[in-house]
Amino acid sequence: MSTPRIAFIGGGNMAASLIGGLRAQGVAASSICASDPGADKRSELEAAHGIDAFADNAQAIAGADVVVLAVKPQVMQAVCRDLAASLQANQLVVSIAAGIDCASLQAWLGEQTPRAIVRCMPNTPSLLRQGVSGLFANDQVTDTQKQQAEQLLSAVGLALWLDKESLIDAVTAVSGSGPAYFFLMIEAMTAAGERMGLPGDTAAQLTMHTALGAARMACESDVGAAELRRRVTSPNGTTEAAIKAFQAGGFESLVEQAMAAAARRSAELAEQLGN
Ligand SMILES: NC(=O)C1=CN([C@@H]2O[C@H](COP(=O)(O)OP(=O)(O)OC[C@H]3O[C@@H](n4cnc5c(N)ncnc54)[C@H](O)[C@@H]3O)[C@@H](O)[C@H]2O)C=CC1
Ligand SMILES: O=C(O)[C@@H]1CCC=N1
Repeated sequence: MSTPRIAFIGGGNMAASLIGGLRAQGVAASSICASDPGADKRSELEAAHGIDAFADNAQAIAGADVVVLAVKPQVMQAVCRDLAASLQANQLVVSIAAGIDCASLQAWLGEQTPRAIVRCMPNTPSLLRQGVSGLFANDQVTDTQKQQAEQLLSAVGLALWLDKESLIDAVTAVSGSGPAYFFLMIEAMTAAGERMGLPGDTAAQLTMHTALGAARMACESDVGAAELRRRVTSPNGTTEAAIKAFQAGGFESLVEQAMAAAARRSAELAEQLGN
């Protein structure tokens, strides 16, 4: 498949992560462009990735095969209504916005033209090509366009198709917001290590490399995380003491509550901001 031309509407954190991943993968700068109202954002994108960045969204999408909507959910309606007149029927729309469903995007992009829409939820480790995304395609998306969307997201990590759009809320709770949960854990473990007398930098390195090593073991091992944990946990040893303290504090139920709050917020955004 030839490289599609990709236009990003909104050149913030997520767009920069995706663009960085695509460029690192060898996608030519000439196949990518972006638009953003911020002059600083445009200069950063041009300097970091060598792509053209426009102030005008309609200018960015001219000639694109794939239009990636990478603005905040709160401005999505206005952005789509502005784009509707210039968007061509054969252009694939890929939205990465949390909590905006395909039906709303379709309505805002003009009910008279059925739009091929892929809704997806990536995450920020895309910057390092270590991202993971859940993708849902509406029934207008062709097989070629599905491949284009998968190519876009798999340039920055793992891309997993979902067969129901409603599952995007769960993906948002697990992997979209998920990096922040692990960063919070890194912050807390580093601070606790420091309070135990370790130099800050040492505590941070020990924590981060432990997180990295544990994640790689979990990804690469053919036994599950529970068994890997069991293997670290000597009877009556130090790990058991720590795990007991986590569980006494309601760790599992806290994680479940936090993720339910994220999924609820994703669904709420769809209700508040949707069509
Ligand atoms: N940050 C994250 O971890 C993730 C974010 N998302 C979704 O990605 C989307 C973008 O999020 P971020 O990149 O974090 O936000 P951001 O605020 O960094 O980027 C949004 C960009 O859109 C630009 N913008 C505002 N109005 C515009 C307009 N009318 N036309 C074109 N550009 C406009 C802003 O100047 C800004 O640069 C959101 O919808 C969010 O829900 C999805 C997955 C993960
Ligand atoms: O916090 C948010 O709303 C976005 C969506 C997933 C990660 N960041």
